[in-house]
Amino acid sequence: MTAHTEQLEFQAETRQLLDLMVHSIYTNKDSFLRELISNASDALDKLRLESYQDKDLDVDVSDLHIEIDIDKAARTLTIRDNGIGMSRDEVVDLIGTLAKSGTAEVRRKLKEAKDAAASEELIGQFGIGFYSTFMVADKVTLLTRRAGEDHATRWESTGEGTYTLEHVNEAPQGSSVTLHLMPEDSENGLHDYTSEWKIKELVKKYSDFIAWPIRMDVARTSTPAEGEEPEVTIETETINSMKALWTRSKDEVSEDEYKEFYKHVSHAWDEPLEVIPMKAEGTFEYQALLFIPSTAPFDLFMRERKAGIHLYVKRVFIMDDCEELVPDYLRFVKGVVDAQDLSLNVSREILQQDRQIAAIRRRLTKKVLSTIKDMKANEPEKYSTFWTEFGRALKEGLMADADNRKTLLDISSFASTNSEEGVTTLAEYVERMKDGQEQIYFMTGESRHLIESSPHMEAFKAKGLEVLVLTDPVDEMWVDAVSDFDGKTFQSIAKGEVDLDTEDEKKAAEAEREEKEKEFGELLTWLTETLSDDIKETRLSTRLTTSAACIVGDAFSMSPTLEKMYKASGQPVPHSKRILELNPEHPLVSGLREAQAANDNAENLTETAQLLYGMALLAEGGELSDPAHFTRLLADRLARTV
Ligand SMILES: Nc1ncnc2c1ncn2[C@@H]1O[C@H](COP(=O)(O)OP(=O)(O)OP(=O)(O)O)[C@@H](O)[C@H]1O
Repeated sequence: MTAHTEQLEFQAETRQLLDLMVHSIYTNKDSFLRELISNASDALDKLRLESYQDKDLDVDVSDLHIEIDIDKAARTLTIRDNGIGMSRDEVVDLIGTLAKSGTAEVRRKLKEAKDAAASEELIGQFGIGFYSTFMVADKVTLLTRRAGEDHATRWESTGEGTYTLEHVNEAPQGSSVTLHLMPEDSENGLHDYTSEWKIKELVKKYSDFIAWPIRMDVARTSTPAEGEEPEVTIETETINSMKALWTRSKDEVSEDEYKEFYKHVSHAWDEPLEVIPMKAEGTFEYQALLFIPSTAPFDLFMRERKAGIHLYVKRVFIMDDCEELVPDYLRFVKGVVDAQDLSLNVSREILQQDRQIAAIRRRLTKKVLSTIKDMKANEPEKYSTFWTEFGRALKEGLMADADNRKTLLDISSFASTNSEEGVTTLAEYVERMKDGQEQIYFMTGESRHLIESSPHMEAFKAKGLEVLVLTDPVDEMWVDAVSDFDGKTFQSIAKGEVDLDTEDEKKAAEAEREEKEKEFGELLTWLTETLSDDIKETRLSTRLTTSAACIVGDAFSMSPTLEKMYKASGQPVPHSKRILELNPEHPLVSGLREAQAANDNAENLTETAQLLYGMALLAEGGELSDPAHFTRLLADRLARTV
């Protein structure tokens, strides 16, 4: 029968992962069964869907099911499905290489995962699907035939460096995975998986909700009549209840059932932070069961990451990763939506324009946001976990979802100068605002340290005014899109003129200021001319107390971080000229004024101007356009002082 066998090598990272798996002390070795049943269930879903969509596909879908076979003598366990199956190429792509192993994050973790604890974390964080079989088996055989194809493929591996592929002429359609079990070792969580009782227990625990029958032959012993031997008969039993969890009300479902279902739909190994069951009746009838995970997936901010909601129509699986059901900024939400009135043939194109889908999306969005709001009010610690994991994604909604902006602002938190650690809500910020303060002050930048030590902060510190410290890339964007919170506008402390004085202070300072402006007028004009390539204006500052100078933008100019982000993404950035502000009390500034008035050494003066500008740029975390030139000027000066 066998045409030919070939041996292939696992890719390097996969090999490393397998090695970890084989030697893993991962305590929950039982989870291999959940993974295999989950894969089988997905394969059955896919076959049913494909048979709807492709009428030419000649397959029997009348008895789709999963079978578990135990062979005690051979110590093997087989999980079989008559689902979609895999072609030879699919086996190589899907089983021979582990998709996630190619990502930088996994590579980094693998490098660090020297010890057992680290491998445990890796498994828990990324999940390892099919490969989890190597925690309990020293050899795994997969025999699979794709629906519509004649030939089958046998894949086999001991989890070391290589695997074999064999072309097989005849095999039932679908997949069967046979595990050659390691010896039992209960102390290390390796149970006897040839025990019917154990398998039944695990299926109940992990996979009860699977919508397809999971069948197993079980031995039944009759109670013997007087003087007779008990009779053992074998019966095929369906060992799961097949109840779709989302059709049941919350009080009928245990927390553990929700947890296991979450792991099934999300393909994740963490626990859900929040479970959100929903039911809508009326014009558009649907049920939904959504989950907020407790840890962010490694690809949350990668372009190719997937949405997390599966769409069902009348309990029939239609598609996974249905992007139309929640806005992009809620892409971390996992779960299922089961709509009653859609066609089973619905395509992605139709979904995009469907009124019903749009209505469901609005409702789901509101429900998720209100759940977060309740979490914030009633379970602060849980909210804090949520915010740490998903806050960055949620803030994208501040730009993208104007309808829910108010709620999003309410449930967002920000770092602020009010405290070194911890975060503040906007409501708390407003509560603490000083008398006469009308705006919410913020500064964006790459790190807390850079922001706090930037010259722009000086006057705010001196006056004890609280400033939001915004360091996420997304902060650069939403601050331009959102005008106010509760009527208080957002004001960047690095943009525009700051006016922190009270009316009385202003009056008192006005005369002095006028005089200063007269005194420094000539210097300001000269600096604007000298530095005209980089700045559009020079003025005296009201925000500096210790630094000599700083650079500020006008209301519409880009912050230095945003400029860097654009540059990094390869986009052309228009060079926007900003304003140089001087601190008239600083000896460097007053000295420069005198020297400029005397005009004794023109070249020297120009260099000082350039140094002053460069220093202001560095202090705010900006980048010098010509660092070598700056360093040469500085070295020159220093040489004269040593
Ligand atoms: N029984 C099966 N029938 C058909 N295809 C399967 C079967 N088992 C696995 N596959 C294919 O192999 C792929 C890889 O499976 P694997 O369990 O390693 O990862 P996964 O389920 O995609 O993701 P995760 O690692 O998050 O569980 C699946 O996505 C599926 O396409």
